[in-house]
Amino acid sequence: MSTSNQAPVTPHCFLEVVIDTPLNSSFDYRWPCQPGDEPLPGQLALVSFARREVMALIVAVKSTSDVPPEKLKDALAVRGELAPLSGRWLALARFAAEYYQRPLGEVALPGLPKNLRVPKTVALGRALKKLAKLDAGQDSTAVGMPVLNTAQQEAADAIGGATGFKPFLLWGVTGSGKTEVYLQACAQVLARDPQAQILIMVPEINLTPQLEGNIRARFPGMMLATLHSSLSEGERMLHWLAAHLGQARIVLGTRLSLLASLPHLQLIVIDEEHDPSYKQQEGLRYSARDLAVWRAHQLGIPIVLGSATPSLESWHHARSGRYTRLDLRERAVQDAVLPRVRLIDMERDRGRDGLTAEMVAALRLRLERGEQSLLFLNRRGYAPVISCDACGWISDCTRCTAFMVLHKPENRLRCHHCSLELRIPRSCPTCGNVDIQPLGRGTQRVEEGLRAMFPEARILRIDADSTRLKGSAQAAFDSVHRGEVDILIGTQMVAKGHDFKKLTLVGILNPDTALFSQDYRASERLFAQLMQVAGRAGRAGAPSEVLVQTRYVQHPLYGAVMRHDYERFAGQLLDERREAGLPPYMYQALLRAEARELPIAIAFLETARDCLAHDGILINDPIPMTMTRVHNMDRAQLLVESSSRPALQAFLREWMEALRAMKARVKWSLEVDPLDI
Ligand SMILES: Nc1ncnc2c1ncn2[C@@H]1O[C@H](COP(=O)(O)OP(=O)(O)OP(=O)(O)O)[C@@H](O)[C@H]1O
Ligand SMILES: [Zn+2]
Repeated sequence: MSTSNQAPVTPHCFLEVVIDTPLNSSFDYRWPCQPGDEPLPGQLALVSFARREVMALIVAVKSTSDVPPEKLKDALAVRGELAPLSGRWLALARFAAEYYQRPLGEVALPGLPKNLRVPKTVALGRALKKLAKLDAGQDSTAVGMPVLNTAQQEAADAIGGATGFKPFLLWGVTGSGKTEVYLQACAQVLARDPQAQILIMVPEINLTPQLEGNIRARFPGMMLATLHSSLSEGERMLHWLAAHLGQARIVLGTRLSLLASLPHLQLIVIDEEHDPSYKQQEGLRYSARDLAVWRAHQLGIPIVLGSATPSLESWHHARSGRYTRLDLRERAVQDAVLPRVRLIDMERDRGRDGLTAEMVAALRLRLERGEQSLLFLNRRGYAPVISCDACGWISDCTRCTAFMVLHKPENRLRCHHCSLELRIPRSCPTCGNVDIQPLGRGTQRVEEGLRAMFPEARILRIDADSTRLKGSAQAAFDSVHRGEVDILIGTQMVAKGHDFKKLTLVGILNPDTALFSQDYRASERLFAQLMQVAGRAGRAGAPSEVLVQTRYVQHPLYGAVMRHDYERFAGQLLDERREAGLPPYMYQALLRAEARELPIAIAFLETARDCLAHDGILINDPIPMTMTRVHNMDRAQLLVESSSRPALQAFLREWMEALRAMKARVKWSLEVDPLDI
């Protein structure tokens, strides 16, 4: 590190850097160095910015700068000990920034471990030392490669043998052994190239341990790095570096692993590719799946998107031939078949504590047989709302267009949107009536009913509330796998990906609300969710059953679930989308604005709507968001559409510049390819 800042006599170069700031530009700094000794693009530099020391990413090294010399500052340090991020990584970050209309610095820097972005180098030094000591090549033989069935083998060979950019859609029914296909394809790629790296993504952190175990057993001695949000900063640094240095051959992670630096990346696997969790819902609202496809294209490597219920986007690409479809139509375990799905008509059998007589009987049968049951209810808390019979008072959140949810263990009312917490009132706040009642039911209330009904059963609830503590979700899933649970009740956390071997009954409670949502994606999502949760039953071969409690037994969506008929249902949805001019036949972006008063947000959106000429782009009128008020802010949105992606992109670029220049008082943000409208 040099400290000279009387520049003229010392030789120097200019570093063009980006910083994690909303300012949409790069910044020049001077760096004293001998010719031939300049830093490289892709290296990190510590600079002073807005009177703070911040880490910056060097995007170019220049011999001149347009910035007047008196305004130029010296960079404070360059992280020379860290190999630069590759030009291809920079290009990926740049593409993401441009596509999602965000400054490059806001995309690239948060993609790096926090410990790399601090002024001190202690953590980096320690991690580098630790990795240098790790011996990458302890040779051992892989254990327990099961013999693949024909469909699995064909799929694994197609993926493992592919060269160049080749996107596959691995469409395999639940329990068809997609994991095994990934692993054996990986084995082929790793065996072929002693440097090859593979990125495997899962939608949820809870799915990493099971897969991690499988990978370690299959590839002993090979370094595996995991990247997800529950790693400590020290671990994250170590794992990130292992990938960056090429030591980790397999990187397993959630959506944030998309931006891992992988110099020898040869294959990308996206498991449960339909899952909405691949889309980040705040800040840079990117789709890790879509960016992964871009990354594979850029590198000229194969990518596998796997699912029993592919997203309509991917299904559309498979139908048009852009993606190669690989089908697994049968379950992998001998004699395992898809569960029988039956609807229970809630109009006839109202039930007690939210459970129909038929459901209770089915649970009792499983208990007697010593088999596991799973109850799925996508609503956490005890009751979604409490109300007063006498005057009609109801537990509204004072800050949001939402109800305060009753959480019984803590005796609290909680808003799931702004986190407001209140004690449960003893009597009605408006009329004083002491008889205020919970309305509807969440997982806690169902759990309570179950405990009363089956005092002898071992009952476990898994949802965001029961798994708040670090490691508790893992412990809960482990106990299910060990057979220590008779009845599992949970939200979407339990619905996906898990390979529960002893489960023979899945009960689905109250899925109807999603049937009538305004969101055109709701039926796609509900169908996938039901197929996925149904798919947890009967994976190890025992006959199994799925019971759906509904008031709409005639609804075609349930018919499709009963027939396990993804293909026809997806075809129908795609036809509807084409006719209605919706994605994937249309490209969309959503401009959101929030303000203390709704008219201010709407007025901003109206100005935005009218501020540019927009041939070939449809700009709709601003409307309040369905949940208008959150945390005392009113929110509105403006949908922009085009049948041409490039046209939409070109418009958005110009539009963002115009909007930034407006310096509006409202808080606004743009989402490209929005999932929730
Ligand atoms: N060739 C095989 N022979 C025997 N068992 C197999 C074979 N392949 C996979 N299995 C087993 O089948 C079960 C289901 O496999 P896996 O979990 O990979 O299914 P999946 O396709 O990922 O399902 P989902 O979409 O529901 O996640 C696992 O217990 C796995 O060990
Ligand atoms: Zn609230």
